[in-house]
Amino acid sequence: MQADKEDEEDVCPEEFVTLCDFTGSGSEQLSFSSGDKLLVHAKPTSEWWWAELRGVAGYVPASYLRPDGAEEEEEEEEDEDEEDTSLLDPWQDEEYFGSYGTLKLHLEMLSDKSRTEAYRQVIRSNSASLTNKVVMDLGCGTGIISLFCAQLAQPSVVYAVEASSMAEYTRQLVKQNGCEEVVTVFQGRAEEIELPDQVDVLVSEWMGNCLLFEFMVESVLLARDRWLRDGGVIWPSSAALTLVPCQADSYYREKMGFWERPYGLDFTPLQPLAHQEFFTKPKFSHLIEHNDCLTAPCDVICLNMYTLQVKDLEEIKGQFHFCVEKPGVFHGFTAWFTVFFESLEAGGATVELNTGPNSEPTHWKQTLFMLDRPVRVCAGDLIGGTILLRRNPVWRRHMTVTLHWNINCSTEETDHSQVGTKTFPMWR
Ligand SMILES: N=C(N)NCC[C@H]1O[C@@H](n2cnc3c(N)ncnc32)[C@H](O)[C@@H]1O
Repeated sequence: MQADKEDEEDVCPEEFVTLCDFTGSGSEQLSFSSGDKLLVHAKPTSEWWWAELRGVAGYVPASYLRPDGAEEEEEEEEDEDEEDTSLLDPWQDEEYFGSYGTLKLHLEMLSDKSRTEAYRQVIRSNSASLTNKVVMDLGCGTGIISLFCAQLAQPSVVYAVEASSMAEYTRQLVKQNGCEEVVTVFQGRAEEIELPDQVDVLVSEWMGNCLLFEFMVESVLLARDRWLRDGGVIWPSSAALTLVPCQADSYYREKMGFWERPYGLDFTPLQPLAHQEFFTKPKFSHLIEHNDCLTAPCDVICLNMYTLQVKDLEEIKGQFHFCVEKPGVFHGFTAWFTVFFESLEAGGATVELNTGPNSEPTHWKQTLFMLDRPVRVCAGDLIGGTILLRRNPVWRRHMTVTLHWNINCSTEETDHSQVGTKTFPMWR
């Protein structure tokens, strides 16, 4: 790792203090501990800066740093102007609930038939058992799940909890659809509102990209512990994160191959920048084709929503062992999730919502993690390794995904095994 990089646009070195630990991946990223003082030499992008620590240099995530000496200023400012604290809110609630106060995200979720019909199927197939039950719909948004409960079953009451300003409209929708006798809307964070009673059923649509992004799941666990009576039911009851090694040839050509000969010119000096800009972070809303899968997929993480604890969310690790089924190019890994809704009725069928490539597409689609370099693989090659979801200690809705993999080639032509590791910020 060089002490500085000539080709970065240099700035007058500035001293920054790190807010938390960071473990860099690959030779380009610089690891540090919370409280370290770094010297920032260049800021090539808003997310990744070129910095030096004790004579060693590398890329660091800008969101993990604050200017040295800014702490005193922040304390002074905080006293003067409360509004600024929203910038320091580790949950970014103002931005997060602000985004759910507009229709865009609700339209996207409601337009997702696979998602919304799955929840309707859960209510419909358990309607008899929901009779006279107390239901909590956590993060109800426009209230669609609560309205399904009132329309398709006879619960005694549904507490529809929504923290964003959408709650005002949710009340109107409940009245407009004649459900005000059954559904009561509570505006506020589920962790903070007071409900009149314990609940028999806690239902929520909390899943984010790669299952956990946004970490709304923490709110569900806190509500479970506070409001779900013993023996109550939580929907989804369990969740699985699935991974598969894949080809991503069109994406690779679009973002990296493009620079080979655009208009007959050699633009390859831009490829390191393209790599940094397009392959450093995961690609959300990726649509993997069935033929892109190099192996059978594998469930790498399984969550039991009855036993999962908030502290477990800090670090979740999974293992995988894949056997390549056909020759191809290993560009990266694709991830998706499935959630399961156990039946309230003994022996009743479990409803599942699968966001993978072999199910009806959903608004989440899949998440693509591109390797630094594509690897040609043959049938019979083994790809084993681990995935680690590490929650951001500062920005509580964010995490990093670290993949370690080992390729054992089945044929003699290529060198025996290749080992790789890469950490992806999502998004901090
Ligand atoms: N990824 C998702 N499924 N997001 C759905 C999030 C919906 O739940 C709402 N929401 C998220 N967290 C909470 C919470 N702790 N309390 C109440 N509503 C919440 C949010 O405003 C939006 O309407």
